[in-house]
Amino acid sequence: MIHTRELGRTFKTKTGTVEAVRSLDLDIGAGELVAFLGPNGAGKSTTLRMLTTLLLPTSGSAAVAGCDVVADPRGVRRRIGYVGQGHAAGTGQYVAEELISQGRLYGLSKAEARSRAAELLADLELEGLDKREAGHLSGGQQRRLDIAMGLIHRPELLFLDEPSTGLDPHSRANLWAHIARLRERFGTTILLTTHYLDEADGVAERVVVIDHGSVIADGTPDELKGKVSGDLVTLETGSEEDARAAAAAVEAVPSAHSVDTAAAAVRLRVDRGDAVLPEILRAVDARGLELRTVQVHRPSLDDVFLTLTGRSLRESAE
Ligand SMILES: Nc1ncnc2c1ncn2[C@@H]1O[C@H](COP(=O)(O)OP(=O)(O)OP(=O)(O)O)[C@@H](O)[C@H]1O
Repeated sequence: MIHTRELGRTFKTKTGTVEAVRSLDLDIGAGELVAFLGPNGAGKSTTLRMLTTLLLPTSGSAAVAGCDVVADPRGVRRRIGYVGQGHAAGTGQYVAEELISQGRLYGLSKAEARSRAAELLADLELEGLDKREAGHLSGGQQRRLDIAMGLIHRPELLFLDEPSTGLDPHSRANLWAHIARLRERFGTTILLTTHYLDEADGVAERVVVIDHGSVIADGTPDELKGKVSGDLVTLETGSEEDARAAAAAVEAVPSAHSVDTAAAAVRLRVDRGDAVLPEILRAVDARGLELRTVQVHRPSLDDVFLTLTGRSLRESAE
């Protein structure tokens, strides 16, 4: 659905040339839901703008929904939906009218636009609001209307740029539930950007991390987390002496590494905490030691970013 080869974009500025996107190779198949992550200035928006034909590449090539972005931008536009960071809707029209006009703009007949608008209003739980002015909706409702606008012409591929920014946690969760449901119903391929790592982790099957204009990691959230030096296991014993004895017992478990103690606790890393935990507990138990608590901390996507770049995505994001 998306294939880029050595895609690049430079900008000439007064102080020199900025390489916003460099040699980007990206392949996204039909039906995938991919989160595009990276700190400010990483090149996410520039990539999205090239893929949606809003900006011409300065090098390389990109095919989107089977059409070349340079040779056939109209073909690309007909097949994609794009929901940008600003509100697409809100020109003083009623919600339903706004959707119908958008459908007409994409060449749907009046009847088609009406029935598609009704379908989307129901899908996005906006049906009671069809006679409300689009500008008078709440932030979450407005965002759902933006998404409906992006889907009016049944695109095969939907681009969502920071869809949940500015929404409260409840509206964010609600929006993601809607996106997931739409995708299930229509099989739409979705490429989204977000600053919220926990959301990318929960929603996307695949995460592409970009930094300085290039892809630095690509995989399922679990695969990416597997690149970090493993899960952190913390065992709390009753005393410092017990902690030292437990640490000695744990050292003997082949897959445990980076074992150390802090007061009455033992900390260690293992590749798969859930799989190795029984063995660790047996080793401690064999020494007659009692544990008060056991915790397994799976690395977060932010730990992945920190490991890959030495910077926290969370810190550089806002
Ligand atoms: N029109 C432009 N002129 C000059 N430089 C630009 C222009 N657009 C983007 N850039 C630069 O290109 C780089 C990539 O910007 P881009 O907006 O793609 O990043 P981003 O990952 O989307 O960031 P954000 O998370 O802040 O939206 C940045 O260094 C930015 O300053």
